[in-house]
Amino acid sequence: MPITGEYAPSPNDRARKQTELYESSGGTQGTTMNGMPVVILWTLGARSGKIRKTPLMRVEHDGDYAVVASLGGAPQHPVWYHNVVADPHVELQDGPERHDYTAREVTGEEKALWWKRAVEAYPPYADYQERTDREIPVFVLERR
Ligand SMILES: C[C@H](OP(=O)(O)OC[C@@H](O)[C@@H](O)[C@@H](O)Cn1c2nc(=O)[nH]c(=O)c-2cc2ccc(O)cc21)C(=O)N[C@@H](CCC(=O)N[C@@H](CCC(=O)O)C(=O)O)C(=O)O
Repeated sequence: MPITGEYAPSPNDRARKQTELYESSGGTQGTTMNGMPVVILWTLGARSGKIRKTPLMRVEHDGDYAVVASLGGAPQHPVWYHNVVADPHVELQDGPERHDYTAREVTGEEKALWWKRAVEAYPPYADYQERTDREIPVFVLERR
């Protein structure tokens, strides 16, 4: 069952513009950053209840995805992290395909496995983790 509600565009110009190009092109344009693939995560605003759309690096393995709340190694989590914690029902668009997922924050060995996959997909994640004492959270998204 897709997420419904009013879309609230990101105040971050780059993220908003990438999201809008991605969607308006049916997932054929705006699908990379620095040549590496990007997906669009839909979350429900924890306070507003509005639909928030966030471009993130694509981390995929056997049909499951992970999303990494890196925020470039900033000391605080990105706001979308709190939306997912509040409501793990998310949508993810990968190219032309968009599906519903349940997000689950991973820890321990499972996190180590997905972190390895994330860094393989987007090596700068390793630099971001070096840059902060905050443990960068990883959610695994399982198809609903
Ligand atoms: C700017 C802020 O965005 P954010 O949710 O903190 O997310 C920051 C970034 O993670 C986001 O811009 C990402 O798209 C940046 N980003 C990546 N960010 C990452 O963390 N990881 C990535 O892999 C990543 C890749 C990426 C690729 C391309 C690109 O263009 C951007 C990329 C934002 O949208 N703030 C809103 C509020 C958003 C919101 O969800 N509000 C909630 C309230 C939540 C609460 O307060 O509890 C609500 O609506 O209820 C505002 O200030 O009005």
